[in-house]
Amino acid sequence: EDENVIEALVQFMEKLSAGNSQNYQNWGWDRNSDPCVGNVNFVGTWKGVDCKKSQNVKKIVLDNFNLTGTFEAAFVCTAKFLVFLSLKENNISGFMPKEIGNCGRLRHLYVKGNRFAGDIPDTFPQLRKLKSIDISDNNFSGELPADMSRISGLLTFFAENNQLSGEIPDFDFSYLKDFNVANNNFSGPIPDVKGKFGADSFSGNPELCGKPLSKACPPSKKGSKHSSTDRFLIYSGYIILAVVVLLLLALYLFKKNKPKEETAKVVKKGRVANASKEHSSTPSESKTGGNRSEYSIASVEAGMTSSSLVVLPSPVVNGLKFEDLLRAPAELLGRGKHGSLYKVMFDNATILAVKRIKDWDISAADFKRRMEMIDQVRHPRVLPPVAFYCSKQEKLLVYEYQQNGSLFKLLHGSQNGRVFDWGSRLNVAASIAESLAFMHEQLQEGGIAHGNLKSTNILFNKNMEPCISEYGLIVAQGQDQSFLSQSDSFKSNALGGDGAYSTFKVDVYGFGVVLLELLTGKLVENNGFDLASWVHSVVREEWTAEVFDRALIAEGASEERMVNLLQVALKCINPSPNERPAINQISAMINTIKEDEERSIISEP
Ligand SMILES: Nc1ncnc2c1ncn2[C@@H]1O[C@H](COP(=O)(O)OP(=O)(O)OP(=O)(O)O)[C@@H](O)[C@H]1O
Repeated sequence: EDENVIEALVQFMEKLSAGNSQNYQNWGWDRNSDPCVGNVNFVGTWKGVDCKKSQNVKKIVLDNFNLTGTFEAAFVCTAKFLVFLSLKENNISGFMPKEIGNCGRLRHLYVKGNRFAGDIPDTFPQLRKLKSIDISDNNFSGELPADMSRISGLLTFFAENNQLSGEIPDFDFSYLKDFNVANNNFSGPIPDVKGKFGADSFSGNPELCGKPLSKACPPSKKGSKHSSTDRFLIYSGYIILAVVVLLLLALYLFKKNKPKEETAKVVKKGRVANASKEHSSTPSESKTGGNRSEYSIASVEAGMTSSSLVVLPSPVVNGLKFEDLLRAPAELLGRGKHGSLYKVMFDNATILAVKRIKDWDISAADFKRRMEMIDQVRHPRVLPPVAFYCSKQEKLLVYEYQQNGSLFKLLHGSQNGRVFDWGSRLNVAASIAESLAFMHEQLQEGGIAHGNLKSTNILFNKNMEPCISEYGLIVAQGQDQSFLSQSDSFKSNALGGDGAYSTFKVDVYGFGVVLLELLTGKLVENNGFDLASWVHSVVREEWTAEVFDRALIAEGASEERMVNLLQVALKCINPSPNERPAINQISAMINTIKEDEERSIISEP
């Protein structure tokens, strides 16, 4: 380390331990030594210090060190590469200095269980890289900085058991996994936490109101906040909305009274299509109207005919009838890029998931052939459709509903206390690779790949085994373009003719992104490009360990094997599809890592 940094760190420790030099010299914190040199595995020679590449202090953990002094951020932040600072469970008193804002690279800051008092300084939100903050169990008071939302990408925020007051500011709740401000003096309305956190995160603040607490906020207070210009804007908004609604209604009535040729064009609008059905020239169409509920699939789209429903041999649904399917109560679960998904209660006992695909330009015959081919290849970890429906405008696929949710939900949703440890993640990776390899092999000739592999399409069955869902739903072309427009080599390849080959490589890419999600615990956006490029940039900086999910590091997962899996992921997301290994090779690589893991568990004492 740099001499100045060493000096500053020793001063930081002097202040922390209130001058008790005996202690910290025993821990090796000495001006005449280097915290990083002369050690193996980058573990610092100073107790509690880890270094990056035996050069720069990267991590300081002084939990339960009996420290009774004060925290001088100006000193510790001299260590420019510091990413992790933990001073939990000591007796540190005084303020959180505003110089904490100088620790620009800090990702983890834990000061839980001390006697800190006073405000959280408003330099705090300058720490844009922070991922986790724990300031709980102290005596902090005053308001939180208003611009906490500047720390985008925050994963955890613990501030319970302090005296903090004022309104809870807006945070960037999109990535937050844990949030707790219980037992403080916060007041006013709780910001929109996107349904992610329960009442426990906010309890013990008598003046707080709004969801998720049961205490509603008084309406008048909010209203009085609007200035007269605000009110003017709001009311004019209402008026414009009313005019638009009236215009649409007029248009609807106008179209309704027009002859069939023109109404056919608006067949996508449920009830309009209904109206036009009476003029339908197709003799086989049966009437499905009548007692449809607003919440059934039928109310969303009409013009369906029962003759086009193909029920595949399956133990799940016996005697599934199209009319029943249409009339059953349905709940919209999601509207993805390629269509909507409904949860349908059928028969009071069977719950189905019905996918409506929009804009899929495939003929009914091709669709049928494709679905039957997929159905013939059965793998226990690939969900087969139980039925499908195809008309010119409409394609429906019916699956058994999986109560245990998706991989996406397990990684990013509320885990309900479930731990998703390294061993389980490795098992998921191995299992998905294996089932995908099976499907690729069986369907290679027909050129049917999955086409849209991602963590929302990996579902856990009732035995919590990961299964691939929605296999083969998406024709490759649209996917390739959206996916790889940023990669010229792919584009030329995809357009170069061998479409099927490319689609299989698109699955390998998708699988690589799933691996990255398993390793980093991070959300995927923009078809995986953001996550992939972030991982690339971190790996380039040789900060590989930084990419891994904090939970994995905390659990002590083997860094060596995580790095091995990361290397497999990087192979899968190679921008040039030809360089990506086939999925069966990937599967073999993951099995090797899994075997290593199993061996190490056995050899552990
Ligand atoms: N059979 C099923 N059982 C339970 N949940 C399901 C089932 N199929 C899908 N889901 C869940 O329902 C939600 C919506 O699914 P949908 O397939 O519409 O979304 P998507 O995969 O994000 O979008 P798209 O496939 O259109 O790109 C997802 O969270 C998905 O995990």
